[in-house]
Amino acid sequence: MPTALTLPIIDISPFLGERTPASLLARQATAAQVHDACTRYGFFYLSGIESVVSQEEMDEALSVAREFFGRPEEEKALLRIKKGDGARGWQKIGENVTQYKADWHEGWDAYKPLPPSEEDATKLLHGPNQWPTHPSSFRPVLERWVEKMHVLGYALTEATALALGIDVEGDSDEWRKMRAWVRDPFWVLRTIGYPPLPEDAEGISCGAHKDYGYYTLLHADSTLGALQVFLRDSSSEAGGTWINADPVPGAFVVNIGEMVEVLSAGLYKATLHRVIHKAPSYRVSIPFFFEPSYDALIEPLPSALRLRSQLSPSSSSTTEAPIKPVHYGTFLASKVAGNFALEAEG
Ligand SMILES: O=C(O)CCC(=O)C(=O)O
Ligand SMILES: [Fe+2]
Repeated sequence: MPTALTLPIIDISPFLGERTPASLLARQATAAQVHDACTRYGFFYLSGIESVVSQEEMDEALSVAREFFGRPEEEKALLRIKKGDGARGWQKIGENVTQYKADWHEGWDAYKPLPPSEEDATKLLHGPNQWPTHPSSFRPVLERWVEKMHVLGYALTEATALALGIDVEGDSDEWRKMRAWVRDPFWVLRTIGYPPLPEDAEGISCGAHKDYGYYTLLHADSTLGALQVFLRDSSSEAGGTWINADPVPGAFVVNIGEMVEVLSAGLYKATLHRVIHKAPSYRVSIPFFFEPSYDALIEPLPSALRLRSQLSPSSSSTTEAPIKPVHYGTFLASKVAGNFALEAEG
């Protein structure tokens, strides 16, 4: 089947409402779409979310983030990540790096609180978040956002299980295992501010990368032509092509991270994406990363291995290296450690 040049839109509402026999059919239909989108693109638009997050709340989240980025540099600098655990807080333009090149954006990041480390007070990812006090609504609005994104994260976890053919209605071992992996889900909330990319910038607005965990739920302003997704196509010389993932009103852009790739035995692909924002506006986006529990040991699920061998018998041949279990927290810390260049002045 030819691959379309826009991402599919998937209505998640059957996983958010009442459980009836009719809604089971609807959930199965949604799960089939999730399977298709994750196999082909690793990306889709998530619609049917208005029972969880209203348009007003979406606007408000972008507006507090935009207001924060408009605050004086000295004020934002009080929250710099090097004053904390090296990851939580504000990063000025150029402090985020992707493949050794500075990204042209500023950001403010929060992570699920982890207890401070007893051996190392500055241990990466351990310690408190550095919340801005201006605007005063920043913290309550985004804390509420974090709660709401969890509801969608759990719904996506169930949809993924069903997509893999796992029995989520009964009490199957695999569904129990998947639930255990998100018993205490880790999360990352980013707010990102993108000024227009200068012609002579060395890097781009956000360099090409894959996300690390389960699902990224991206809410961005209405800027067009900024976020791009790499569509794999083995018949093309470049291995694929970049397409725009422009915002769709009332929907999020969702992509899967590397832990879903692992649990799905590589059937579902974490996909490269990047941001090139050249328009004259100041773009704001809020990606929320719904992740497995910090200590989860993620491994390919038997249903996924079975499905993979049914779909492409050659990939289960003995020549392909098996996917090893991954300790999510260790994997995350190694990735985050390479994300920042803190030598920058200021
Ligand atoms: O700002 C965006 O549209 C995407 C940002 C992103 O990919 C990320 O923070 O991982
Ligand atoms: Fe990303």
